Amino acid sequence: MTTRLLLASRNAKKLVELRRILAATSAGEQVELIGLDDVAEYPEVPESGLTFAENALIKAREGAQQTGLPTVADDSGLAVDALNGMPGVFSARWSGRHGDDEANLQLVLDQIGDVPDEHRGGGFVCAAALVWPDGREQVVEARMLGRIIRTPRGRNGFGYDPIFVPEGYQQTSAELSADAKDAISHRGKAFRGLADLIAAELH
Ligand SMILES: O=P(O)(O)OP(=O)(O)OP(=O)(O)OC[C@H]1O[C@@H](n2cnc3c(O)ncnc32)[C@H](O)[C@@H]1O
Ligand SMILES: [Mg+2]
Repeated sequence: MTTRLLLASRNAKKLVELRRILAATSAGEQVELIGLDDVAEYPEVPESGLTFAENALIKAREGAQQTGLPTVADDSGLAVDALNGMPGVFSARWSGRHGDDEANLQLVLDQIGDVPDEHRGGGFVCAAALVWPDGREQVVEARMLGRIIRTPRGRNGFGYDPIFVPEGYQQTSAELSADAKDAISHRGKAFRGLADLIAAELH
């Protein structure tokens, strides 16, 4: 018997990655992954937290409370060393327009345009939160380290992928295949960790 698990994200491209990542884990056979389009609409909650974990919990708690389903949520973003960890939790709306990936990544390039190659490090962070209907909560956080290049490359993935080269790679995370990105990404690592907790609970 499978358990319905709500993926509480309104980012369609992130949802594609979350479904793919969780389906490939041991929990994949135990849960039926559903998205916000599969439940009665509820208002988006303001991500008022100052950390990825806080925001992921805000989103997962809301989903569990609104639907009574076990709910996972992802809060993630790009932390640039030369910007003291920003855009961070403001990644989705860095340019002032939520979800405008092109404007967001261009603003980061403009902001660090004069930063030399050796100081263009950074990393993606993902906090994966799981809230059970009885209120129990778990959060797993993971990172993908790398550097910010000067000219966007690649069409895969989403967000800041075109300007991010993972450590040990030449390609940007937008030039990697979906499976190659999942294998090393902050989201892949965080949700594989959470999937172990889900599988233990539902075994
Ligand atoms: O909150 P939800 O509804 O999940 O959707 P969102 O797009 O608002 O998601 P976040 O608040 O977690 O913000 C994530 C932003 O960080 C960036 N980001 C996160 N993961 C990324 C990835 O794997 N590749 C590129 N950019 C990423 C991208 O700009 C996202 O818009
Ligand atoms: Mg968001």
